[in-house]
Amino acid sequence: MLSVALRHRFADFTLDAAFEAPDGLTALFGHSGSGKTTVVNAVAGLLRPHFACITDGDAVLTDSEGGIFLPPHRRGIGYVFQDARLFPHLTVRQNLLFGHWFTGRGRKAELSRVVDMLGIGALLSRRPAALSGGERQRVALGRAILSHPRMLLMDEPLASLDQPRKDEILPYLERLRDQAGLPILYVTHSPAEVARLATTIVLMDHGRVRASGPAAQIMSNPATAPMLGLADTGAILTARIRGQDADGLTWLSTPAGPLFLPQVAAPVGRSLRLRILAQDVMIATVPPQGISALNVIPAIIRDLTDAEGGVLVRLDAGGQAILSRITARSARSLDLHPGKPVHAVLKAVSVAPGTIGFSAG
Ligand SMILES: Nc1ncnc2c1ncn2[C@@H]1O[C@H](COP(=O)(O)OP(=O)(O)OP(=O)(O)O)[C@@H](O)[C@H]1O
Repeated sequence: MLSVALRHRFADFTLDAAFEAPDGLTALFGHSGSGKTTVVNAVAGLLRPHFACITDGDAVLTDSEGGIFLPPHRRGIGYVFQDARLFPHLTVRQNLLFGHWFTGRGRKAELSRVVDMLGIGALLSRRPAALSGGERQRVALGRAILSHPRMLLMDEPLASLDQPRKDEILPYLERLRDQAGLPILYVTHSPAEVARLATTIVLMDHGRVRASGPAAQIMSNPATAPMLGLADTGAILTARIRGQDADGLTWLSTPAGPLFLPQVAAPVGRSLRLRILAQDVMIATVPPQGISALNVIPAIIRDLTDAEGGVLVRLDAGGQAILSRITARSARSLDLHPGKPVHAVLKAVSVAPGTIGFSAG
């Protein structure tokens, strides 16, 4: 687990941030100028803050009070930047192995494991100029992993790619998150990337951490979720496939109860990450009848929070938080209040595509 506490003053800006990043992907999210890159630079050892205590498990990277400051090259950190920064005169294989002096069968096995994970086997003899932007970023990821880092720092790795290239690389980032078993600190401006990739979220604002914790908690908490943008506010659930019905529906079990989705192409037993956006959840005070929605979940209202002219209603469905975004008028006319039993009508549930076939079962 990466643990970060730091304070630093520039002429016009003060950073005062503390958070923890366990194994998995920790998204560092905030507006431009909120201090994300400064945090990453401090973790990398490119900035020596006025005060800092940065540790990874037992390893102390920076301890300003103890006078410890490991130089960047001794921190065991792999970087992936916005631009891939590959060596143009080397092939993909040479780029992947650059600077690695490990030899023999172990090296071959490891190279082929990483090459398979990133789907870059067909590219090994090409030079970077003959790769697409997405392919270059996959090679940059491979190079970072092969350096045996204790953690990965990614500073907006998708920012320079168009949407199709982003879609191409997202499943590999998910695989890395689930298989690499190390902390990934991932800087982004994109709520969609946070929602899809993050297992932990750190929300930054004006040099401070406004909230941090497990992604599912931050995204379904009405006090913190709107910082990511109301359109992306909603619950994240872990579900497991229980059956594939003959009429083309997939039956999933979730902490909130069973859900039915149009066919999910994955085997029974597979676990998946689901998103239920607050704007896709309606509330009924009596069990609805004669409606086409397949998924209606009994729940209890926990609280109501005003949000940009509407209301975010937090529901408790079997211990799982679900958010619903409705108008203030609906909240009044339905007499919604904490403790009231209701039914959540789910208009849409989405499955993170990368979890199909990849996520641990
Ligand atoms: N070396 C420096 N000297 C003075 N001020 C700096 C320095 N580096 C960063 N800053 C200031 O610190 C603040 C935070 O910058 P930082 O780059 O960490 O933000 P960010 O959240 O990463 O922004 P962006 O998303 O635009 O990259 C900004 O106001 C910036 O101008």
